[in-house]
Amino acid sequence: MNPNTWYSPNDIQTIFDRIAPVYDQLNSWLSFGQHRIWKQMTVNWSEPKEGYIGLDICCGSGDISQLLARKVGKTGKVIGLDFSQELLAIAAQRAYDKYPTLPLEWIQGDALNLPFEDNTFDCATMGYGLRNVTDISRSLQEIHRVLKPSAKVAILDFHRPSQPWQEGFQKWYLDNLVVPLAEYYGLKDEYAYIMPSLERFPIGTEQVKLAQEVGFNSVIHYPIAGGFMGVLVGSKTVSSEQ
Ligand SMILES: C/C(=C\Cc1cc(O)c2ccccc2c1O)CCC[C@H](C)CCC[C@H](C)CCCC(C)C
Ligand SMILES: C[S@@+](CC[C@H](N)C(=O)[O-])C[C@H]1O[C@@H](n2cnc3c(N)ncnc32)[C@H](O)[C@@H]1O
Repeated sequence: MNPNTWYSPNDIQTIFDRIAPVYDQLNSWLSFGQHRIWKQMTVNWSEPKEGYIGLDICCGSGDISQLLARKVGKTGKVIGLDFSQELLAIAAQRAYDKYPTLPLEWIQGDALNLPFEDNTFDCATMGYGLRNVTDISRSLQEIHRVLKPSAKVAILDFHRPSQPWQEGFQKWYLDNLVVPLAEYYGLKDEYAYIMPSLERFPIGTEQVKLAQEVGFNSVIHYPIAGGFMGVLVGSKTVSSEQ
């Protein structure tokens, strides 16, 4: 797959609708179950508390939404938003089967045009979404807009490690394990999309700058999982600080 290929929002939506049936299984196998730990770390960095209203953007099959909902408890509420109808249906069914009483709501929508009023949420998360949106700054701007002042966002995604041997290993792993396994399920092109999307994705320091530009403060990018993944954390500025 050519790293210079431009993917339209429709292409991205089609990729995720197509991989929906195997998405959870492949993530568990390919990360040796580690993705659950990375997702829990992300939720913790968004600092959810009992009674909070949380938003999980690009929620996919809803792993992070579930973890967030367990933190805000029955007095709170979590909205999982995604544009893939297939993944949202899986998210709703999985959450109902495992935690039927969790305060979760599922909304089909666009991360670049969030269907919420300004200053609505007490915390927000996004897992493996920022690399997939077609306009990163716009997406960060939308998250900033819907958060209440001083609320936190935590954004998990792949990260390109700084050591050349690690970067080589990451590419090898994606090309030689991830793509061939996906090919077995008829999803070669969909998974081959990860590497070029990662090559285009801003590194940690660039992500920090983009978040600051849209108004976030106390912005930090934490490399995790040996630098193969990263979590971008920021707070919405209280208006007197601007
Ligand atoms: C949950 C994970 C990835 C989600 C994901 C994100 C995308 O943007 C996709 C795009 C297209 C198809 C699928 C996805 C997608 O599944 C992360 C875990 C799965 C990874 C494939 C595993 C990658 C492992 C690391 C490169 C190296 C291993 C580190 C070690 C396990 C500590
Ligand atoms: C790799 S999945 C991540 C799912 C989930 N957060 C997780 O960590 O497993 C990326 C998700 O982003 C969604 N997505 C990508 N661009 C989007 C957009 N502009 N608006 C809404 N959802 C989007 C896809 O449909 C997909 O479910």
